[in-house]
Amino acid sequence: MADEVVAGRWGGTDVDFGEEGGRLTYGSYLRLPQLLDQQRLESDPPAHDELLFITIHQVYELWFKQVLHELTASRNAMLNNELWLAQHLLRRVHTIERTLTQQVDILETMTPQDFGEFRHRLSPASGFQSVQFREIEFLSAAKDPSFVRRFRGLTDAETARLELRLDEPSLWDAFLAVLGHAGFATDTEDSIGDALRKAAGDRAHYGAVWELAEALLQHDELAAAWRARHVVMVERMIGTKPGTGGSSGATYLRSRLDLRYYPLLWDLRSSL
Ligand code: HEM
Ligand SMILES: N[C@@H](CC(=O)c1ccccc1NC=O)C(=O)O
Repeated sequence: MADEVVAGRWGGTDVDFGEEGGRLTYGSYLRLPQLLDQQRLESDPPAHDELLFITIHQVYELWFKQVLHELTASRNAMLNNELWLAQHLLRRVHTIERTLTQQVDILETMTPQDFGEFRHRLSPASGFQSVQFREIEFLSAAKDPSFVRRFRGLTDAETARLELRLDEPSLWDAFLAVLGHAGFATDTEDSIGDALRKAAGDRAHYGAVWELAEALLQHDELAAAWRARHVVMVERMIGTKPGTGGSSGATYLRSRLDLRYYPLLWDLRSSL
């Protein structure tokens, strides 16, 4: 009898499973009517590739939201000295970050000529105005308040989000708390350097601290890889033209390639 019920519910081809009670559905749970109604082209007549351009950016912003969710939780885990959880969440972020860099491949199937069909409609908008991108930088440790001032067209809620990210502890602040908890002094750059060398040199003792430092460095390296990939894509698409956001374009983006979230973790390499 039980077998018949199972066969009837899942085995047949004409069953209406998934519709019991007509409450939650795939589309209503994921809010697909709303989500799939958010791709509005600026070009008129519609440029074929603009849908791809919008889709890519929307997907980026969804992943940025997830990255912020994970980085915030990882930071909090470090503040609670939960080292396993902190590195576990950072590893998820790494996987997302690799995906974000790979996505450039999809956008590069667009030719500069086809981008040119709608690019002039985008000005003065640009990725420079991505609030979540800047939140990720601030939370990671690269806090630069001048970006908040240079943003044009921020809503009050967006300004408040950025101010909060500037005020709250970064991942680096939280990592220093972990070092402090492990018994190290962290009041000067020299003492932090000593702590890192000690942890690196005694992994039997400080394995969890070392793993966490490596996970932070990986996050830093993957962010740098995205910046490098983005600027080469930009050179392929627009050469040396200025950006729609009003910057010098690739020259500005190249000036950001040396940014590192955790310079002391990179300095450490020279003394290992
Ligand atoms: C055709 C593809 C793209 C081109 C030609 C392009 C071009 C540019 C340029 C020229 C800038 C400098 C700001 C300006 O003056 O406009 C910039 C900044 C930026 N773009 Fe893109 N971009 C492209 C795709 C993307 C994608 C897919 C993302 C993903 C979200 C993105 C995110 C950003 C971010 C976050 C910045 C600010 C970087 C910083 O300040 O360090 N861009 N982009
Ligand atoms: N800044 C780009 C245009 C661009 O890519 C863009 C335009 C509006 C919203 C997001 C964008 N993506 C990255 O900058 C350009 O100068 O061609």
